[in-house]
Amino acid sequence: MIETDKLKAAAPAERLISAAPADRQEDAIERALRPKRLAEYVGQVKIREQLEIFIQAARNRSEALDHVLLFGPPGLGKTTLAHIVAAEMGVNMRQTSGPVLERAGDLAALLTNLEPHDVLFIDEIHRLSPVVEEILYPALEDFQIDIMIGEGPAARSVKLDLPPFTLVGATTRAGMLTNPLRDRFGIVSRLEFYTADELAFIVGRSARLLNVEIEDNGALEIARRARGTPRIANRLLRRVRDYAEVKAGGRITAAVADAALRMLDVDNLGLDLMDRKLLSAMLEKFGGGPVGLDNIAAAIGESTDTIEDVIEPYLIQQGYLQRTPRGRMATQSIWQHFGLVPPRIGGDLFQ
Ligand SMILES: Nc1ncnc2c1ncn2[C@@H]1O[C@H](COP(=O)(O)OP(=O)(O)OP(=O)(O)O)[C@@H](O)[C@H]1O
Ligand SMILES: [Mg+2]
Repeated sequence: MIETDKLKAAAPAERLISAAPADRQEDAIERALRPKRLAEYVGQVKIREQLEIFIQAARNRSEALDHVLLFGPPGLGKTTLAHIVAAEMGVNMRQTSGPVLERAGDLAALLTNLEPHDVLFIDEIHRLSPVVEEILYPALEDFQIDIMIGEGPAARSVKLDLPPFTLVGATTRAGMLTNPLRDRFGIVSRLEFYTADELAFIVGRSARLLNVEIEDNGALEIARRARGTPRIANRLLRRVRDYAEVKAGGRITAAVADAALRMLDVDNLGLDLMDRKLLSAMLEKFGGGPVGLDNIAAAIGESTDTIEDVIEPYLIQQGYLQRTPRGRMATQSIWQHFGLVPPRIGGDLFQ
């Protein structure tokens, strides 16, 4: 059974296993842990192979790399990959994001300052304003922009040539990109959740960089509970390190990792209090579903957005939760995880 007072305390902002970056301090640590070259980038084998070939080919021809769109859930390594593309091409990277580029002039200033073959990285590219997007089309296709010079009746439009450059766009929501924008990317890559082995490797590497003593089994224990996400794996590593330093002489074994993560309320499936709150409500209040999103939201006091964007994706990806036309349903494995027996609806035939 779940302790409800603890559940109430789990606000989204302080969620240990949120895939979103926590704060500026974490940002600095992340930068330090970020792999710099393609060879250091763990996992995402398909994307790595493709990029290796395309980058090599572009370099051989002394051309800019084709525009790259990276999409996938937070914390899987999109920003990291954008930096790596620039490093492998041997060019500079300029970084901005969709919501920051408010006016057409903001983008024009960036574009006209690029050197040949440079990488322009636009994060959250699904949040570009329509006017800015309009400027981007000819820039991507013909390396040209139209800008207005002067004001009033004297104003005229001037075409400017741009150096050939590479746009790397990143988004967690490829579905929100307009078709004309999506069509202008020659390379479109979808990042996948990482396997436990890949994450264990990442944890091992980060531990070395942070000077933390860790056993292979300790790294695997953290990896298993990191929801397929390097950002979460690195964050759990730092918290487990604190625990190991205070309670276990600084060395992370499987047992130390397990004890630390238990203390942090991250269970052996990598589920935290928020996940368990949602799942236990589904099992105990709605008999495992199907139940509508609004009903779940009301039952656990979270917004439907939070459930859809933050809590649900991993639960669905792992097969703990299903989206059906009649609503959300808990799967067999989650009944077992909670040590509960699913009700028999309509006899054995329907089990
Ligand atoms: N393939 C990888 N190998 C090793 N470490 C990785 C890898 N991918 C990501 N990381 C680590 O995870 C952290 C988060 O990655 P990154 O910032 O690139 O994610 P993101 O996809 O851009 O997330 P967001 O959607 O929130 O912007 C990085 O600091 C890096 O240390
Ligand atoms: Mg990013």
